[in-house]
Order: sequence, then C-alpha cells, then structure tokens
Amino acid sequence: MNTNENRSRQSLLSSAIIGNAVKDSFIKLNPVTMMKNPVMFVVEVGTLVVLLMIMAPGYFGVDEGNIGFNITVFLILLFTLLFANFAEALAEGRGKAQADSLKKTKQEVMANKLAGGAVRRVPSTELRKGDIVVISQGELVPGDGEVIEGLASIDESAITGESAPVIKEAGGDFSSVTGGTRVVSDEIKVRITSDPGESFIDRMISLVEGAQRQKTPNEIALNTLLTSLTIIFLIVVVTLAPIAKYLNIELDVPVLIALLVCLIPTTIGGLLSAIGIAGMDRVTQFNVLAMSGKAVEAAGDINTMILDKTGTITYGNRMASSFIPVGGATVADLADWAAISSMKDETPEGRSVLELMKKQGLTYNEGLGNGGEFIGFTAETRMSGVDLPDGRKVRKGAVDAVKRWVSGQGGSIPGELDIQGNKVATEGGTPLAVAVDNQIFGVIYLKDTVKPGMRERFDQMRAMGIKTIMCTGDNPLTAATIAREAGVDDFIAESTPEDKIAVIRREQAEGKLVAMTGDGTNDAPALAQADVGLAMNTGTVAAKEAANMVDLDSDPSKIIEVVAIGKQLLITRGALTTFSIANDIAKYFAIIPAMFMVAIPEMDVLNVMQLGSPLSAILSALIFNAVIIPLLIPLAMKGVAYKPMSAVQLLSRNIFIYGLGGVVAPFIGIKLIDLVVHLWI
Ligand SMILES: Nc1ncnc2c1ncn2[C@@H]1O[C@H](COP(=O)(O)OP(=O)(O)OP(=O)(O)O)[C@@H](O)[C@H]1O
Ligand SMILES: [K+]
Ligand SMILES: [Mg+2]
Repeated sequence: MNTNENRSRQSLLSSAIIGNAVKDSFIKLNPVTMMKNPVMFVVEVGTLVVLLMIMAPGYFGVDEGNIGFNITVFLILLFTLLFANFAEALAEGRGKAQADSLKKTKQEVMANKLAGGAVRRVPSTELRKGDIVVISQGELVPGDGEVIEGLASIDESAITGESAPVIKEAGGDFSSVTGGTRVVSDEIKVRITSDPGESFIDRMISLVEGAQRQKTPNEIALNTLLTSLTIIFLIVVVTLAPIAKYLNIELDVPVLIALLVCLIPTTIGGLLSAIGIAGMDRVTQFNVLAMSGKAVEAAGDINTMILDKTGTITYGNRMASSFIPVGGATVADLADWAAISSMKDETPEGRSVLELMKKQGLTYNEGLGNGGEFIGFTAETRMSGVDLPDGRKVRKGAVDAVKRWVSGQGGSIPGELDIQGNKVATEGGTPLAVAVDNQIFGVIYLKDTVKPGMRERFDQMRAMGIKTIMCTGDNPLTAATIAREAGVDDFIAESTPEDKIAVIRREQAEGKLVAMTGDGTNDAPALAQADVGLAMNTGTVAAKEAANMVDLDSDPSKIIEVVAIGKQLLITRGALTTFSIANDIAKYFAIIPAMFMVAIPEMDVLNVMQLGSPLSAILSALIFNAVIIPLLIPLAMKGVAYKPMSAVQLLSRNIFIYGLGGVVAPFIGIKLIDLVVHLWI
C-alpha cells in the first residue's frame, strides 16, 4: 500500500495532470456539456449575454462609460466557469492517468488453448468464455478465468501494484485469475470466464476513467435542490428590474447578472461533481474497485456489517493439524478414511488432509478409492467424500452434518464425538467428523488463527454506530470462540448461503443498509443482496461478479476503511453545500445596498461591510464568488477530515463549522477584495 500511496500523491500533483485539467477547463465550456450542470449553465448564459453587450454596445444601448465595467464582469464570470470546470477536470485527471497506464498492460499475448486433447497457440483476443487454456511458468495469463486444475504463484502487480506473488489454486476460494497477470511458478489449467472487451481490466479501465460515471441518487437529489434554488433566484432577479424602475432606479443588465450569479449556489454547483469523482478516486487509490458511485455512497450509510469468519476475521488457511479417533477407532483407521474422502477434494481443507498424512508418515489405501464416485464439498451439505465401488459411502464434514447423515442410516453416535469436537471448537479450531456408512471414526482438527488488530477495527465500527455480525458455516462453539477473540457484536453459526441472505434481508427489512465481504462462490448470492458487497480479488469469479466492489489486495477487513471513505464523501458534500448556501447571505449585504444606494440612501445601514463604492462592492462580491471555488478544490478532493463518531455528533459539528464559517468567510473575503478593488475604481 505504501508504494501505492506515494504513487498517488505524486500523480495528484503531476504537472501533466494539471496541464490537461487546464486544457479540459476550456473544452468543458461547450454549452452541451455545461447543460448537465444547471447552476453553472445559468452562469454561462449570463456570461454570454455580457459578452454580447461588450461586442455590440450600440445595439444594447450600453453607455460608453460602462464598457470597462462590463468587460471586468465578463472576465470574472468566465473565470468562475473555468474554475468550476478545472475542479472537475482535476478530479478526473488521476483516473485518466491510471487508465492510460492500465491500457499499456493490456497487450495481446499468445495463449495455449486446449481443444480436443491438443494444445493450439491462439492469440488471446480469440479466446471466448468457456475455453480452456494451459498457462506455464513465465507466461502471461491470456484472459480472466478460473483455475480448474493445478496450483501456481502469480504476479498480479500489473493490476494490484503489489509485487509479492499470490497463490491461485483449483477448487477453493482462491481460484480466479486475471488477464494480464503473470504466472511465476508452476502450471495451471484455466477456464476462461469472459469474452473479449468484457474482462476485468476492461472494466477497470472504464471505471477509473469515469466512462460509465452516472450521477448517484444522492447527487441527483442535491442537483434538483440546487436547480430549484437557481430558478427561485432567477425569478427574484428578473422581477427586481421593474421594481427598481418604479423606484426610478436604472439597473444595468450586467449588474443584475452579477447579482444572480452571486445568489445562486455556484460554489457547490461548481464543486459537486469533483467531490463525487474524488470520492470514487479515493476508493480506487485504496486499491478497491467500486463498480458505481452509488456503492461508495451506500458504504457511507451502512448500519450493519456481515463478515464471514474464515479468511476475513481469521487468516483462512484452515489446515488439518491432527487426527482424533473416537469410539474405539485407531488413528490409522481414521486417517485412512479421512484421506480416501479427500482424494479428489480440491479445497484447501481437503488437500491439507493429504498433506497431514504425508507429514505424519501415514499411508492410505488409495486403490480403494479409485473408481469411486467423488462427492464434492458444498456449503449446503457442508460435507464431502466418495461413494466407493463396493457400495460403501465415505464422508467428512461439519460435525452436525455428519451426525445427521449417520443417524439417517440408523447409525449411533459415539458420546466421545461431541466431547472431542467441542474441545477443538472451544480452541477456535474447526472439527471435521469422518464417517463410513453408519460408523463415525473420529475428528480432523482444522486450525486457523484470528488476524491481529481485528478488535480495534470492530471498536471503531461500534463508535460509528455500525453493528458487526460474523456469519460462518462453522459450528457454534468455534464461532463463539472466534467471535469473542475478534470482538464482533454478534455471530451466526452453521449458516448456509441461504442463512446469510436471510440475515441480510432481515436487517434490510428493518430499514438498515448492509455491507458484506466474501470470496467464495457460496458468498455470491449474499454479496448481490447486500447494499455494499465487497469481493476479494483472489476469490471466485462468481463472487466478483455478484459484488459491487472488488478489493485488489484481497483484505476483507478493508471494508471498514471503505465505509469511512463513503462517510467522508457524504460529509464533504454536505459540508460544502452548507458552506455554499451560507455564503450567499453575505453577498446580499454586499450587492443589494450597492444597487439601491443612490436612490435610497437609507440602504446604507445594510452596507455593514462599508465597501468602497457600489461598483467595487458588486465586483468584490463577484470576485469572491469566483475564487472561493479554486480555494475549496483541495477540500473537495481530499475530503473533509473524518473521525469515527455518531451521525448526530457529526451533523452538529459540521453545521457549526461550515454553516457559521460559510456566513463569516465572505464578510472578511469581500471586504479584503474591496480594499484592493477600490484602489482602481
Ligand atoms: N472440504 C471440506 N469437506 C468437508 N467439509 C468441509 C470442507 N470444508 C469445510 N467443511 C465444513 O463445512 C463448513 C462450512 O464451510 P464453508 O467454507 O461453507 O464456511 P463459510 O460459510 O464460508 O463460513 P466461514 O468462511 O466462516 O467458515 C465448515 O465449517 C466445515 O465444517
Ligand atoms: K453564488
Ligand atoms: Mg468461506
């Protein structure tokens, strides 16, 4: 992460990005583009009207003496537009730069396609969903896919920026590979899962480049509010002219336009999209790909977080560490059946059983299993095994599942089983019971460890008012031990994928927004149901497709920071909206007295800022209105500082800072600008 952070900081300030942003500020003046932002579009129309009055003063009956003033107003308005465009262009810049470097990693390579038992060399662009390819040491992965055979270490730095290779293997939750990454050791057989143009890198490019950026519901609501305010002020200003005429005051059109621009919420109007883009960008710089801005905002509003145990709260390399026989069975018997049930079990748990055999110098009757029908592990059955050719059925799995299976065949359960199973579970391990037909042989002890620092993270979540629930397929005792060690608020044990969805739906029915992380195929439906689903990049293709975020570093606990970034985005937008609207109050005091002072000298009591002259007052307010936009760009881009605290505390704190600040700042700013401007006028 460190190198990434350095990289992003550098590129934020790179002169190329700033240069491009300046250029884009002019390109974005195109009225068709501008129309998407009604507040700034009104400013643009006003700017064009003033420009016309400068170019054809005779036609509009403009007084010779006013041309200088009009040119000044025009320039300030033009800069207001450019500043707003610059904010958006700058926010987009980093993503565009990142997209460019990603495009460079997208190269055509030759793939070893397996067809009819033979390997054929084909260009990667010809690969389609369902094709099988073989990738050997040193070769680039030609497309996204799922490992169906073998194990390899893979350098994924092209997409994750992380140089340490990761292990990808068939079967388990670490089976997906991404096109453009490199196999650094061993050989794997991969089933391609995406057609050309729909790959992960393609999606990543269009994401960081903002090609598919859509306004979020929050942004749309705010935009509607800003547009309504703009229309109201437009009506106010238009009706002001006849009223003034009645009072025998001649109000020039440029003065009215200046008033209008000062009153409408240009500050937030100019910064709104930059805030959204920068929020998305912060998530990307954090190596999390959010499929939509909506997902990032939802993260900011999360009330409940569902985490799975294995791999999220614990390291997740559940390894067989000992064989514990029960009911008079021997270690050799137990190990024999455990191994036979695992011969074709490609999950890490299954393979670890065979590894433990090797480590303990045990052998098993491999011939017995050959020709049998292997039953793969599923999260529903929570068992795996083999139906032998001689009719016997061998199973291993969660203790409760195996007990039910054995009882179903009229078998009896040795009392020792629960004692041994509970002992493993109380230590936080996972017991797998092993049975043949109606006889239970004992327990395999699968070990796993809680990641360090989990407790602190869950404490932070509690401070933000977020409830954490650990959902695990494991038994209640193991779950309770791990839950206590990690400090989660609640846990649900022996949960099937359906149970996970049920928990999410239950919380959602109470009006809560739910986040969850996962990596397994069994997590996919729940990832899709959750408001924020964060899938691990190491995980299965199904999980990545169901989720609305993918963590390239595959650190499930990062969901906590994603929530913080989402909150920061919402807070930043709220704070700058408050600031922008509060700002306008001070501008009334600058402009209204200035406009009416000549006819109504009593207006001078409103001139609390004691500005130099009516003209310099109007120009000063307009200049402040323009420069406040670039001054706030750093805040819009970096986000308002955020500390874990409750929503109510946050709201009152921000109204105080940005509301009051928004009222006071222009009084000081406009006065200072007036002191300078007055020297010229
Ligand atoms: N290869 C396997 N063969 C038989 N049983 C297994 C195997 N792997 C896991 N189990 C059993 O099935 C249970 C559920 O496993 P699963 O991987 O679905 O858990 P999960 O729902 O992902 O939750 P968590 O990741 O927290 O364990 C495990 O607790 C274990 O008892
Ligand atoms: K304004
Ligand atoms: Mg799991």
